[in-house]
Amino acid sequence: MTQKVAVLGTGKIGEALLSGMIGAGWAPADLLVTARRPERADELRARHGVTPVTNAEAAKNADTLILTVKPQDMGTLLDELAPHVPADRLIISGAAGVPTSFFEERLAPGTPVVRVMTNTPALVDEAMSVVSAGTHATEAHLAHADEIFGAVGKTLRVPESQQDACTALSGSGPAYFFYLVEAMTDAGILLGLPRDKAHDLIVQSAIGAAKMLRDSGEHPVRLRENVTSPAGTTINAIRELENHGVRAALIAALEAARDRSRELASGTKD
Ligand SMILES: NC(=O)C1=CN([C@@H]2O[C@H](COP(=O)(O)OP(=O)(O)OC[C@H]3O[C@@H](n4cnc5c(N)ncnc54)[C@H](O)[C@@H]3O)[C@@H](O)[C@H]2O)C=CC1
Ligand SMILES: O=C(O)[C@@H]1CCC=N1
Repeated sequence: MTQKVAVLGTGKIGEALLSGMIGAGWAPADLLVTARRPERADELRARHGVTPVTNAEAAKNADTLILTVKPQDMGTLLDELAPHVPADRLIISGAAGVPTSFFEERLAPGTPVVRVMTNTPALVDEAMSVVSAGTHATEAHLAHADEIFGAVGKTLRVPESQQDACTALSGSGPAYFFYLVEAMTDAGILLGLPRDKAHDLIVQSAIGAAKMLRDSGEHPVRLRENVTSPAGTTINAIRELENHGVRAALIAALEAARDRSRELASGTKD
Protein backbone atom coordinates (compact mmCIF):
# COMPACT_ATOMS: atom_id res chain seq x y z
CA MET A 1 0.00 0.00 0.00
CA THR A 2 1.27 3.49 -0.78
CA GLN A 3 2.31 5.39 2.32
CA LYS A 4 0.97 8.91 2.23
CA VAL A 5 2.75 11.60 4.22
CA ALA A 6 1.17 14.93 5.16
CA VAL A 7 3.07 18.03 6.27
CA LEU A 8 0.82 20.16 8.47
CA GLY A 9 1.78 23.83 8.72
CA THR A 10 4.07 23.99 5.72
CA GLY A 11 6.32 26.99 6.41
CA LYS A 12 10.11 27.19 6.08
CA ILE A 13 10.93 23.84 7.69
CA GLY A 14 7.91 22.02 6.27
CA GLU A 15 8.67 23.16 2.71
CA ALA A 16 12.39 22.30 3.02
CA LEU A 17 11.39 18.81 4.10
CA LEU A 18 8.89 18.46 1.29
CA SER A 19 11.39 19.57 -1.28
CA GLY A 20 14.05 17.16 0.06
CA MET A 21 11.60 14.25 0.09
CA ILE A 22 10.64 14.86 -3.53
CA GLY A 23 14.33 15.13 -4.45
CA ALA A 24 14.91 11.78 -2.71
CA GLY A 25 12.20 10.08 -4.79
CA TRP A 26 8.89 10.52 -2.95
CA ALA A 27 6.08 10.95 -5.47
CA PRO A 28 4.38 14.36 -5.08
CA ALA A 29 1.05 12.52 -5.45
CA ASP A 30 1.75 10.81 -2.11
CA LEU A 31 2.45 14.08 -0.30
CA LEU A 32 -0.28 16.20 1.24
CA VAL A 33 0.23 19.66 2.72
CA THR A 34 -1.77 22.02 4.86
CA ALA A 35 -1.35 25.76 5.15
CA ARG A 36 -3.26 28.51 6.92
CA ARG A 37 -3.53 30.81 3.90
CA PRO A 38 -5.01 29.65 0.56
CA GLU A 39 -2.31 31.60 -1.38
CA ARG A 40 0.36 29.61 0.45
CA ALA A 41 -1.41 26.34 -0.41
CA ASP A 42 -1.53 27.38 -4.10
CA GLU A 43 2.16 28.28 -4.00
CA LEU A 44 3.08 24.84 -2.58
CA ARG A 45 1.01 23.07 -5.22
CA ALA A 46 2.59 25.11 -8.02
CA ARG A 47 6.16 24.67 -6.77
CA HIS A 48 6.09 21.01 -5.77
CA GLY A 49 3.02 19.39 -7.34
CA VAL A 50 1.76 18.34 -3.89
CA THR A 51 -1.90 18.33 -2.83
CA PRO A 52 -3.14 20.97 -0.38
CA VAL A 53 -5.81 19.63 2.01
CA THR A 54 -7.38 20.66 5.31
CA ASN A 55 -5.83 19.47 8.56
CA ALA A 56 -8.80 17.09 9.07
CA GLU A 57 -8.39 15.64 5.54
CA ALA A 58 -4.68 15.15 6.17
CA ALA A 59 -5.47 13.21 9.36
CA LYS A 60 -7.94 11.02 7.47
CA ASN A 61 -5.90 10.33 4.34
CA ALA A 62 -2.22 10.28 5.33
CA ASP A 63 -0.47 7.49 7.25
CA THR A 64 2.15 9.86 8.67
CA LEU A 65 1.44 13.39 9.87
CA ILE A 66 4.44 15.70 10.21
CA LEU A 67 3.53 18.71 12.33
CA THR A 68 5.72 21.72 11.53
CA VAL A 69 3.80 24.62 13.07
CA LYS A 70 5.43 26.87 15.68
CA PRO A 71 5.43 25.44 19.20
CA GLN A 72 3.02 28.19 20.29
CA ASP A 73 0.52 27.03 17.60
CA MET A 74 0.73 23.33 18.43
CA GLY A 75 -2.04 23.36 21.06
CA THR A 76 -4.51 24.97 18.65
CA LEU A 77 -3.56 22.59 15.84
CA LEU A 78 -4.01 19.56 18.09
CA ASP A 79 -7.41 20.79 19.33
CA GLU A 80 -8.46 20.89 15.67
CA LEU A 81 -6.84 17.57 14.74
CA ALA A 82 -7.59 15.34 17.72
CA PRO A 83 -11.16 14.31 16.71
CA HIS A 84 -9.92 13.25 13.24
CA VAL A 85 -6.72 11.28 13.97
CA PRO A 86 -7.11 7.48 14.04
CA ALA A 87 -4.77 5.84 16.60
CA ASP A 88 -2.74 4.09 13.89
CA ARG A 89 -1.39 7.33 12.45
CA LEU A 90 2.28 8.11 13.04
CA ILE A 91 2.67 11.65 14.38
CA ILE A 92 6.04 13.31 13.83
CA SER A 93 6.53 16.64 15.57
CA GLY A 94 9.19 19.00 14.30
CA ALA A 95 8.52 21.67 16.93
CA ALA A 96 11.07 22.96 19.39
CA GLY A 97 10.40 22.20 23.01
CA VAL A 98 7.07 20.39 22.78
CA PRO A 99 7.41 16.91 24.34
CA THR A 100 5.88 13.73 22.91
CA SER A 101 3.68 13.51 26.03
CA PHE A 102 1.91 16.72 24.91
CA PHE A 103 0.64 14.85 21.81
CA GLU A 104 0.01 11.56 23.61
CA GLU A 105 -2.22 13.32 26.15
CA ARG A 106 -4.34 14.91 23.41
CA LEU A 107 -4.60 12.05 20.87
CA ALA A 108 -6.15 8.57 21.02
CA PRO A 109 -4.48 6.20 23.50
CA GLY A 110 -1.57 4.33 21.89
CA THR A 111 -0.91 6.88 19.11
CA PRO A 112 2.77 6.64 18.10
CA VAL A 113 4.63 9.95 18.33
CA VAL A 114 8.19 10.74 17.19
CA ARG A 115 9.89 14.04 18.02
CA VAL A 116 12.46 15.44 15.60
CA MET A 117 14.59 18.58 15.77
CA THR A 118 16.04 19.48 12.40
CA ASN A 119 17.68 22.71 11.18
CA THR A 120 17.54 25.07 8.19
CA PRO A 121 20.44 23.48 6.25
CA ALA A 122 17.62 21.08 5.30
CA LEU A 123 17.23 23.59 2.45
CA VAL A 124 20.55 22.37 1.00
CA ASP A 125 20.23 18.73 2.12
CA GLU A 126 22.76 19.25 4.94
CA ALA A 127 20.39 19.19 7.90
CA MET A 128 21.23 17.71 11.27
CA SER A 129 18.07 16.10 12.59
CA VAL A 130 17.79 14.43 15.99
CA VAL A 131 15.06 11.83 16.41
CA SER A 132 13.41 10.56 19.62
CA ALA A 133 10.63 8.07 20.31
CA GLY A 134 7.53 8.78 22.34
CA THR A 135 5.94 6.10 24.52
CA HIS A 136 4.24 4.15 21.70
CA ALA A 137 6.72 4.67 18.83
CA THR A 138 8.36 1.46 17.64
CA GLU A 139 11.64 0.89 15.81
CA ALA A 140 9.65 0.89 12.53
CA HIS A 141 8.23 4.33 13.35
CA LEU A 142 11.70 5.67 14.16
CA ALA A 143 13.08 4.17 10.96
CA HIS A 144 10.32 5.89 8.99
CA ALA A 145 11.22 9.25 10.60
CA ASP A 146 14.92 8.58 9.84
CA GLU A 147 14.01 7.90 6.22
CA ILE A 148 11.98 11.11 5.88
CA PHE A 149 14.52 13.39 7.57
CA GLY A 150 17.40 11.47 5.95
CA ALA A 151 16.14 13.00 2.69
CA VAL A 152 17.45 16.40 3.86
CA GLY A 153 20.66 15.47 5.67
CA LYS A 154 21.99 13.45 8.60
CA THR A 155 19.88 11.96 11.37
CA LEU A 156 20.82 10.89 14.88
CA ARG A 157 18.74 9.06 17.48
CA VAL A 158 18.77 10.61 20.95
CA PRO A 159 16.76 10.00 24.12
CA GLU A 160 13.99 12.58 24.38
CA SER A 161 15.62 13.93 27.56
CA GLN A 162 18.39 15.33 25.29
CA GLN A 163 16.09 17.06 22.80
CA ASP A 164 16.19 20.50 24.44
CA ALA A 165 20.00 20.42 24.49
CA CYS A 166 20.10 19.30 20.84
CA THR A 167 17.71 22.12 19.94
CA ALA A 168 20.20 24.58 21.47
CA LEU A 169 23.16 22.99 19.64
CA SER A 170 22.01 21.97 16.18
CA GLY A 171 18.46 23.32 15.87
CA SER A 172 19.58 26.89 16.52
CA GLY A 173 23.22 26.16 15.60
CA PRO A 174 23.19 27.55 12.04
CA ALA A 175 22.14 30.96 13.42
CA TYR A 176 25.31 31.15 15.53
CA PHE A 177 27.50 30.53 12.49
CA PHE A 178 25.60 33.13 10.44
CA TYR A 179 26.04 35.57 13.32
CA LEU A 180 29.79 34.89 13.42
CA VAL A 181 30.10 35.43 9.66
CA GLU A 182 28.19 38.70 9.99
CA ALA A 183 30.46 39.89 12.83
CA MET A 184 33.67 38.82 11.05
CA THR A 185 32.52 40.59 7.89
CA ASP A 186 32.08 43.77 9.95
CA ALA A 187 35.64 43.27 11.21
CA GLY A 188 36.82 43.07 7.59
CA ILE A 189 35.18 46.43 6.94
CA LEU A 190 36.93 47.91 9.96
CA LEU A 191 40.18 46.61 8.49
CA GLY A 192 39.43 48.44 5.23
CA LEU A 193 38.08 45.70 2.97
CA PRO A 194 34.99 46.20 0.81
CA ARG A 195 31.94 44.35 2.24
CA ASP A 196 31.55 41.92 -0.67
CA LYS A 197 35.21 40.86 -0.55
CA ALA A 198 35.14 40.51 3.25
CA HIS A 199 31.99 38.39 2.92
CA ASP A 200 33.55 36.09 0.30
CA LEU A 201 36.76 35.63 2.32
CA ILE A 202 34.87 34.71 5.47
CA VAL A 203 32.32 32.44 3.78
CA GLN A 204 35.01 30.45 1.94
CA SER A 205 37.01 30.19 5.19
CA ALA A 206 33.88 28.89 6.93
CA ILE A 207 33.27 26.31 4.19
CA GLY A 208 36.91 25.18 4.29
CA ALA A 209 36.88 24.94 8.09
CA ALA A 210 33.55 23.04 8.05
CA LYS A 211 34.91 20.51 5.54
CA MET A 212 38.04 19.98 7.63
CA LEU A 213 35.95 19.49 10.76
CA ARG A 214 33.81 16.89 8.99
CA ASP A 215 36.39 15.11 6.86
CA SER A 216 39.86 15.35 8.45
CA GLY A 217 39.15 13.21 11.51
CA GLU A 218 41.17 15.74 13.55
CA HIS A 219 40.01 17.24 16.83
CA PRO A 220 39.04 20.95 16.52
CA VAL A 221 41.75 21.87 19.02
CA ARG A 222 44.40 20.32 16.74
CA LEU A 223 42.93 22.05 13.69
CA ARG A 224 43.10 25.41 15.51
CA GLU A 225 46.65 24.72 16.74
CA ASN A 226 47.70 24.13 13.14
CA VAL A 227 46.59 27.67 12.27
CA THR A 228 48.14 29.24 15.37
CA SER A 229 51.83 29.94 14.71
CA PRO A 230 54.17 30.88 17.59
CA ALA A 231 54.25 34.69 17.98
CA GLY A 232 51.97 34.85 14.93
CA THR A 233 48.74 36.60 14.03
CA THR A 234 46.19 34.02 15.13
CA ILE A 235 47.25 33.84 18.77
CA ASN A 236 46.75 37.59 19.04
CA ALA A 237 43.18 37.17 17.85
CA ILE A 238 42.58 34.19 20.17
CA ARG A 239 43.84 36.21 23.16
CA GLU A 240 41.21 38.88 22.38
CA LEU A 241 38.47 36.25 22.07
CA GLU A 242 39.46 34.90 25.49
CA ASN A 243 39.71 38.44 26.95
CA HIS A 244 36.16 39.10 25.77
CA GLY A 245 34.84 35.87 27.22
CA VAL A 246 33.63 34.48 23.89
CA ARG A 247 33.86 30.86 25.07
CA ALA A 248 31.87 31.63 28.22
CA ALA A 249 29.39 33.66 26.16
CA LEU A 250 28.78 30.70 23.85
CA ILE A 251 28.25 28.35 26.77
CA ALA A 252 25.78 30.80 28.35
CA ALA A 253 24.06 31.38 25.00
CA LEU A 254 23.43 27.69 24.38
CA GLU A 255 22.25 27.23 27.95
CA ALA A 256 19.73 30.06 27.38
CA ALA A 257 18.53 28.39 24.16
CA ARG A 258 18.13 25.07 26.01
CA ASP A 259 16.14 26.82 28.75
CA ARG A 260 13.84 28.47 26.19
CA SER A 261 13.24 25.10 24.55
CA ARG A 262 12.13 23.78 27.95
CA GLU A 263 9.78 26.76 28.36
CA LEU A 264 8.17 26.02 24.99
CA ALA A 265 7.03 22.64 26.31
CA SER A 266 3.50 23.87 26.94
CA GLY A 267 2.83 24.12 23.16
CA THR A 268 0.42 26.98 23.65
CA LYS A 269 0.40 30.71 22.95
CA ASP A 270 2.96 32.52 25.13
N1 LIG B 1 13.31 27.76 11.61
C1 LIG B 1 14.20 26.91 12.13
O1 LIG B 1 15.43 27.10 12.05
C2 LIG B 1 13.74 25.66 12.81
C3 LIG B 1 12.43 25.49 13.20
N2 LIG B 1 12.06 24.34 13.81
C4 LIG B 1 10.68 24.14 14.25
O2 LIG B 1 9.92 23.97 13.07
C5 LIG B 1 8.63 24.51 13.25
C6 LIG B 1 8.32 25.44 12.10
O3 LIG B 1 9.24 26.49 12.06
P1 LIG B 1 9.34 27.41 10.75
O4 LIG B 1 9.20 26.55 9.55
O5 LIG B 1 10.52 28.24 10.95
O6 LIG B 1 8.01 28.30 10.96
P2 LIG B 1 7.08 28.96 9.87
O7 LIG B 1 6.33 30.04 10.57
O8 LIG B 1 7.85 29.28 8.63
O9 LIG B 1 6.07 27.77 9.50
C7 LIG B 1 4.96 27.40 10.28
C8 LIG B 1 3.75 27.39 9.35
O10 LIG B 1 2.66 26.81 10.04
C9 LIG B 1 1.48 27.45 9.57
N3 LIG B 1 0.40 27.14 10.52
C10 LIG B 1 0.26 27.55 11.80
N4 LIG B 1 -0.85 27.04 12.34
C11 LIG B 1 -1.43 26.27 11.39
C12 LIG B 1 -2.60 25.47 11.35
N5 LIG B 1 -3.42 25.36 12.41
N6 LIG B 1 -2.89 24.82 10.21
C13 LIG B 1 -2.08 24.91 9.12
N7 LIG B 1 -0.96 25.66 9.09
C14 LIG B 1 -0.65 26.33 10.22
C15 LIG B 1 1.88 28.90 9.50
O11 LIG B 1 0.99 29.64 8.69
C16 LIG B 1 3.29 28.79 8.92
O12 LIG B 1 3.26 28.81 7.50
C17 LIG B 1 8.61 25.20 14.62
O13 LIG B 1 7.92 24.39 15.52
C18 LIG B 1 10.08 25.31 15.00
O14 LIG B 1 10.27 25.17 16.39
C19 LIG B 1 12.92 23.31 14.01
C20 LIG B 1 14.21 23.43 13.63
C21 LIG B 1 14.75 24.61 13.05
O1 LIG C 1 14.41 29.58 17.20
C1 LIG C 1 13.63 28.62 17.26
O2 LIG C 1 12.81 28.54 18.18
C2 LIG C 1 13.69 27.54 16.21
C3 LIG C 1 13.91 26.18 16.83
C4 LIG C 1 15.32 25.82 16.51
C5 LIG C 1 15.70 26.83 15.53
N1 LIG C 1 14.79 27.72 15.34
